Amino acid sequence: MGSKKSTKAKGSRAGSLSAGRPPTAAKPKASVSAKATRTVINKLHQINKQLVRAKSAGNEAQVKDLQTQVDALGGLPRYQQASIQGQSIERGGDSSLVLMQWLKDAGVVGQLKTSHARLKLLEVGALSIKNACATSGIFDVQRIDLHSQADGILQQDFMERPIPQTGEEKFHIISLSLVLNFVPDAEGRGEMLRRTCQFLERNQIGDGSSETAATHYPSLFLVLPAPCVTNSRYMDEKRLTLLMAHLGYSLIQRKQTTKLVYYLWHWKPILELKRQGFAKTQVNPGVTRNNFAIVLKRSK
Ligand SMILES: C[S@@+](CC[C@H](N)C(=O)[O-])C[C@H]1O[C@@H](n2cnc3c(N)ncnc32)[C@H](O)[C@@H]1O
Repeated sequence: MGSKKSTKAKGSRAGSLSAGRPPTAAKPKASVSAKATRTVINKLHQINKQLVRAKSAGNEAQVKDLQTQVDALGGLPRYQQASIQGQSIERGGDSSLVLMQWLKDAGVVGQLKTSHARLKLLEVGALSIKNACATSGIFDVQRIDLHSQADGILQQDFMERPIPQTGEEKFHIISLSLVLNFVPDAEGRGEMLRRTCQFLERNQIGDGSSETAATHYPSLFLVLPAPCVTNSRYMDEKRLTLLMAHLGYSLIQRKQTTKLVYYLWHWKPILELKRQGFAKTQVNPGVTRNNFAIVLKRSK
């Protein structure tokens, strides 16, 4: 893997998918544990991708070997610990603060507080029950994760979660914060995005008369490492916006920091939702770029 101490390496890290949380205003030096955290996250991401390839090639010996490497690094629990550290204030904090700020600025928080109404929020990939959304008082939150770290987080794979049959079981906002990039393959990411649409509640709450509310939900709060859209061979923001439009999503809020990019996508049901395909196409050639991609499989 080689040393990454030179200034050059520093620059390339900013464009790598291992880049984690945004810096604080004061830009403190990254602590040793911050570096260790990045290393673990990066390694587990790499091994996970190799695992997907080995599994689809049916290479059982390699799968076993890679699984041993994952276990040696502490597996998913270690990854989650690293991610929790990544949420510490020194490292830029809780991403749901950004969502809360957008909802406040748009007047949604004020409206909800006045009407004593609550939005239903599904937080996929929840590591904590105490983030800004949880303490805001405007949400009924359901939290799920592949490996629950706390009471109040249901251990569940979003891809296996039963599709809601009634509006009651749906959500006004779904949060996928640093989850999509965790999915190791491009088709799996596409499936995850497509699946979110089946969980969104189309009906407004309260009297439904608010214009602001109508544009801010149902929606998807998506957070990605910035290099997924700034330095990928297969994905840039234009392409992501096009892909999201295939699913009925339009961009209403966006924020980028050195390391992360935050989006709020408003959803409207569209026809042919299931039939649209979206291929992996090179948009940004270059040897220093990463391979982050999202593919929508054409389905029957
Ligand atoms: C990097 S952590 C992000 C945690 C937190 N949302 C944040 O913004 O810091 C990614 C989490 O997503 C979870 N995750 C990934 N795929 C998932 C799935 N299909 N269903 C539920 N959780 C998933 C992982 O278990 C992991 O805890």
